[in-house]
Amino acid sequence: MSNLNNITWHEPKITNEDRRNQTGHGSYVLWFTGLSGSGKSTIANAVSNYLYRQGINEYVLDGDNVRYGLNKDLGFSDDDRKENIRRIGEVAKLFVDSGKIVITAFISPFCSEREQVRNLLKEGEFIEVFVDCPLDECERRDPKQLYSKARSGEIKEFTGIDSPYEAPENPEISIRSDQLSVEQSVEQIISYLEKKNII
Ligand SMILES: Nc1ncnc2c1ncn2[C@@H]1O[C@H](COP(=O)(O)OS(=O)(=O)O)[C@@H](OP(=O)(O)O)[C@H]1O
Ligand SMILES: Nc1ncnc2c1ncn2[C@@H]1O[C@H](COP(=O)(O)OP(=O)(O)O)[C@@H](O)[C@H]1O
Repeated sequence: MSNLNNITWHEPKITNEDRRNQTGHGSYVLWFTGLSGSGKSTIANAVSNYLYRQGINEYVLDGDNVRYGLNKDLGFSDDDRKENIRRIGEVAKLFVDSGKIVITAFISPFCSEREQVRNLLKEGEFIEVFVDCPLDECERRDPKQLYSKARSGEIKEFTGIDSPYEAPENPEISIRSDQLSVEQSVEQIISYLEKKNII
């Protein structure tokens, strides 16, 4: 139960503008969403590499990794996934306040929770990247052998099999990862960021 009665918000002395002057770039969230196996982690890490080599202050928050620590108390029910995304949204906001470009790679299956994160941030700070890959291709890739476990019933509530995925209706960037190479996907994202003067 939240109780904000005795909590005081401290306005930081160092502003976003100060941080922008120091790093030479603004801070944003590149929010990847898509089915398991669609390529979120692969493309997010390739974008991270590219930005890092350009001297940009970036950091990747990845689904599996965050579930090892911060969110290890959460499973894959709808409610747990919603709480997962709520916490990650708050963490992403802290990273944005710290001046970074934060790249997140979570299935984030529900439109409402992704919109909630968008609304936590200032206009333009949330860049939704839909890694659009048909289920049968994700299942063919099956990099962690999770689809085969889901089909055999060993894993329950698996996204795309017996748990829903709501595709974004209006993402800033949409990547057909079954049609583009990883390099082409990175190019598409970087050219968006350049066009918007983000980098
Ligand atoms: N039931 C079920 N459904 C979906 N995914 C599962 C499940 N069980 C384990 N995994 C593994 O957990 C990764 C997804 O975690 P996320 O935090 O991104 O999921 S969510 O946003 O809360 O829906 C996901 O990682 P990615 O494959 O990288 O998407 C899986 O490796
Ligand atoms: N064009 C592509 N873009 C991204 N991943 C691809 C592509 N073609 C094949 N793959 C493979 O698909 C798998 C995607 O896995 P991963 O990046 O972990 O996806 P997710 O994080 O969405 O679960 C990797 O094994 C990757 O090498």
